[in-house]
Amino acid sequence: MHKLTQEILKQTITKRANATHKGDYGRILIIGGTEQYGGAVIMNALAAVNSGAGLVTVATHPSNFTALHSHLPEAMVTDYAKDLTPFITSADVILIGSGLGEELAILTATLSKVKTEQILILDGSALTLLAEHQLDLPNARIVLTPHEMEWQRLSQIEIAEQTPAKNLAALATFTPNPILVLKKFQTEIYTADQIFQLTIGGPYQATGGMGDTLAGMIAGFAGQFHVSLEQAVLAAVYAHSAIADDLARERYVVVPTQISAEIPKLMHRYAQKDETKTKNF
Ligand SMILES: NC(=O)C1=CN([C@@H]2O[C@H](COP(=O)(O)OP(=O)(O)OC[C@H]3O[C@@H](n4cnc5c(N)ncnc54)[C@H](OP(=O)(O)O)[C@@H]3O)[C@@H](O)[C@H]2O)[C@@H](O)CC1
Ligand SMILES: Nc1ncnc2c1ncn2[C@@H]1O[C@H](COP(=O)(O)OP(=O)(O)O)[C@@H](O)[C@H]1O
Ligand SMILES: [Mg+2]
Repeated sequence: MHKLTQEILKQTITKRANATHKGDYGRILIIGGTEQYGGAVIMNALAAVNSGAGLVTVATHPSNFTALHSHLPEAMVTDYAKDLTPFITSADVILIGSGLGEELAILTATLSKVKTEQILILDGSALTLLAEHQLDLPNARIVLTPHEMEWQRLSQIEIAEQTPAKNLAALATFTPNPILVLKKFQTEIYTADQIFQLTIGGPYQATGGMGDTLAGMIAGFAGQFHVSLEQAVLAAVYAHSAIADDLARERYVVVPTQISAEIPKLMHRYAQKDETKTKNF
């Protein structure tokens, strides 16, 4: 098991080239947020935009539009009950499931339209629906972000039995082979043949919306950095908890929206390393 260090941030977060525009930093489509769970997509979108995503569209229940826009006018919105084909077609990264509740038809319609080269992140209720209805994964570049109970539902491995060997074996039964982010204290990230472990982060992160924020960060990093999907995922997972640890030095709890507010500062710090190599400060 490889332990993640801040090296992953140094390798991944680079200074932006001047002659670039929003289209170069990822078109992200976020699908989720029932009337009850609108906060989940607001937190997805806050994290994606603050991670540097170029364009973010949120497909959600219309009752969430005003709240979303009051937090984040940068995001575009559409009704998730309408035909999402044009939005799906133009997205680089699709994040579906945070606060999606029981909206099975929206999930199956999305799964049927995703293309091979697209990145598909499945979170929250999408994972529970996948397990309940034994849905097949589409041919795409897939990231699964379950907490331990969501992984139990998907893998049928009881939480107490979720050992690295069993998790890897269960992951091998999925086609195409996804990246698994198994969220818990010391989150583990599984690729087809390697396991990475987060050794930072802590219980000050145990607040609803913390995973929704992570999913938005993964979307933002994956849509923007020209590195492997695996590297982008590892960097987002590390950055999420690095910010939490930093904030926790002065806080009992770290709430998800505070993490999003700090993402640009952390990324700035790591991007500066490129400058210091060439300048004599
Ligand atoms: N503001 C919003 O809109 C928010 C919306 N949200 C959205 O709500 C939807 C439902 O998601 P969910 O995670 O809340 O519920 P569910 O999938 O039933 O899992 C809970 C069950 O699993 C168990 N459990 C065991 N281990 C665990 C672990 N390590 N981490 C967590 N749970 C663990 C746990 O055990 P217990 O707490 O009973 O001990 C309980 O029995 C989903 O779409 C999500 O995106 C949330 O993001 C919150 C903010
Ligand atoms: N005790 C803990 N130590 C470290 N990280 C934690 C702890 N509790 C929760 N987290 C982190 O918080 C997030 C919780 O994800 P999730 O349960 O999906 O939240 P939500 O669905 O409410 O947004 C994960 O990234 C998890 O690793
Ligand atoms: Mg969650």
